[in-house]
Amino acid sequence: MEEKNIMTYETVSLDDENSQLVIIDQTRLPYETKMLYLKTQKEIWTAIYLLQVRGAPAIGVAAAIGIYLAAKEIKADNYDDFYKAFKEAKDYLASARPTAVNLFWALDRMEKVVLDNADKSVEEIVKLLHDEAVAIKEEDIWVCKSIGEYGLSLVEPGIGILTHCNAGQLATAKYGTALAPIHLGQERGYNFKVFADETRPLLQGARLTAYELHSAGVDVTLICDNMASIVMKNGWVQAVFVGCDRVAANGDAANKIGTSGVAILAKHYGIPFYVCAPTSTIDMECATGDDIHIEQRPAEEVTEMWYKERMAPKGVKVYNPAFDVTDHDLITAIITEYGIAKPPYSESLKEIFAKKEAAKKNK
Ligand SMILES: CSC[C@H]1O[C@H](OP(=O)(O)O)[C@H](O)[C@@H]1O
Repeated sequence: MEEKNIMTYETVSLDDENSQLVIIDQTRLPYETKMLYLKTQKEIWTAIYLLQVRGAPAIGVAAAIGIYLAAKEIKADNYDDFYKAFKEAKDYLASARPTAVNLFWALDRMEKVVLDNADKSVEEIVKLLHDEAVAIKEEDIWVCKSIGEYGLSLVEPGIGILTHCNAGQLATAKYGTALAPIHLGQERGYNFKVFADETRPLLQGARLTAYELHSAGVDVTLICDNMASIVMKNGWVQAVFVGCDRVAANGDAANKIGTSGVAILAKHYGIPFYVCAPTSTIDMECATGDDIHIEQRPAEEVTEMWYKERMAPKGVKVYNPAFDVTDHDLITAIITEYGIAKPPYSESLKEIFAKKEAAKKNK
């Protein structure tokens, strides 16, 4: 199948006319650009679990649209029956994946719409849920662009940047988080030289980041995960940008498996390591990285996927954590849409949320 300019596609959207969630099937990229039209809760749950839609912000947007579509189908003529059915649908979607906090952040935000409008009719509440799901998506575009601007303020044109996994447009509503500075920089002639870790076992770096950046005309070089050290040692990397799935109140950050190793390498080579984190991905209820639930995924993702034949002996034990936690003391700065947090994160993240509250009040 011919590759297209994936940057021209919407990662996740609501088709109002047909009451369906529309996503790119990211398990088929880069060889096939297949759109999925999802109506049922099972289809949406499965799309999140299988990473057909993936990336913390994109999962949040998909869940917000998904729970709206569920609410639209609830047959209830009173609030209590409606809320009971809503809660069941919310708990079901919340069970799809445990680590990315945006899934829960978005579902909680949608539930707040229901709780805050108990005096309204079911029909009015469903309309408010529609508007909230659309707002969550639109806000994500602004959040990513803002992270891109703050990220650009930290780097010079022409530098080498390494990134891990995919925290790009395919992980968000647009621009991405870790790739937002790169996409914005491309629009402004920054000419970054990007090294994309392939990111085993699901190859989000090879299949998605390299594809996104190549489509956008960015100078991108694909490397195996075990090559990050040599490109840093060669002096080809001046900054690392990664995304995140859950940041704890002390700045410990959960991200795709392998990220903590990249952070240790960056520290060793004296390279700044930046985590790009929407405030929707910062969990101030989570004290440290030790409190973050790390998703374990099927062994077959390690032993079978991408190979013509199984690449390991039948029955061998496999450990397949989808994420790891980078200790806060390995992180140079956490870039949010309300500014750049520097250590000590236990204080600076509070300041970021204070800025967010102030901005809301001034709206
Ligand atoms: C902008 S969040 C992207 C974040 O999510 C990815 O995980 P997955 O592909 O399993 O959804 C990865 O950790 C990225 O950094």
